[in-house]
Amino acid sequence: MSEADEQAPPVPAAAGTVLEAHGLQKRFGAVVAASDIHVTVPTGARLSLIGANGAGKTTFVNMVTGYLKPDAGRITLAGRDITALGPRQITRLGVCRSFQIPQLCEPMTPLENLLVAVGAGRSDHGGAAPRGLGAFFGAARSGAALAAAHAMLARFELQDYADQPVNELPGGVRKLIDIAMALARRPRVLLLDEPTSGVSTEEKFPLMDRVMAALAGTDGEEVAVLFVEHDMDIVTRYADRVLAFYAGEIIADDAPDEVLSDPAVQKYVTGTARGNGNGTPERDGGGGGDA
Ligand SMILES: Nc1ncnc2c1ncn2[C@@H]1O[C@H](COP(=O)(O)OP(=O)(O)OP(=O)(O)O)[C@@H](O)[C@H]1O
Repeated sequence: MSEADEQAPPVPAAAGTVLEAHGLQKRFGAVVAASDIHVTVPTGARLSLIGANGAGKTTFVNMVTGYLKPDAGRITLAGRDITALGPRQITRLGVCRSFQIPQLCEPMTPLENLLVAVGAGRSDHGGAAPRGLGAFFGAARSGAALAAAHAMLARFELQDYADQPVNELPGGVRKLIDIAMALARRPRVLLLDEPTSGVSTEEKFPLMDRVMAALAGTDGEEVAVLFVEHDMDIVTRYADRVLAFYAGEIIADDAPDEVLSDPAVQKYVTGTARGNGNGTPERDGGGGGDA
């Protein structure tokens, strides 16, 4: 696809909808990792993806971000079909992600990492595809790019770390820098893979508070956030909707209280069901407790 194609105006989406997944299917041999997944994400939504290990959360995230191609189904971003596009193209159209293990350039500082992200921003926001590192840093060191990188660090209250080597920083700070880099690319949809994993219990809420505060300051643009999370305290506090995955299916999609009190979710996802549980679906080898 050419640069011009990437910047083509999108087909109008359903009002208020930024991302839609229709009938996604994905198998790995005999394993069904996604079975007819349907998701509609409103602009500015705060969605949490929950599910035991192997339930299909990452497979869904990987299909939305272009790292995996679905066997069937369709994904649209702001009304535009992105199913066949690669990860880089999808990022440039506005779907960005952070990883469970932060993907930072170790020898560089947070400011330099942010400059890379600012330079690779959304195509309709002037993000420039770098052509060689020399050319890239020449462009990235422009006043505007530097200002944008500093502003993003400030939004996450990370100014004090701007010039320290990334590999000397605490885990929680590295997580925040990774998320700041994703947000610096001006996404419409931000996917966070277990943002609080590896972070101490005391640090989890302050970390999420900073992420949510940073999102609230996104220049009038409402970024939809989908975060994979195993900590139900984080889910109930920060999500306005929860998708519960089990064996490649979404077995509940509703407000947090509704989903977490659903017997099937308690049986297959959170492991909090009392007695035998009678939720559907019935599966061999089910059982959660590791959501
Ligand atoms: N590349 C792959 N090759 C083979 N099987 C895979 C691959 N990726 C995922 N799977 C399988 O697909 C199923 C869903 O995996 P997925 O990683 O999406 O689950 P998950 O909900 O993200 O789990 P976790 O919480 O452990 O990350 C699992 O059975 C997994 O082993």
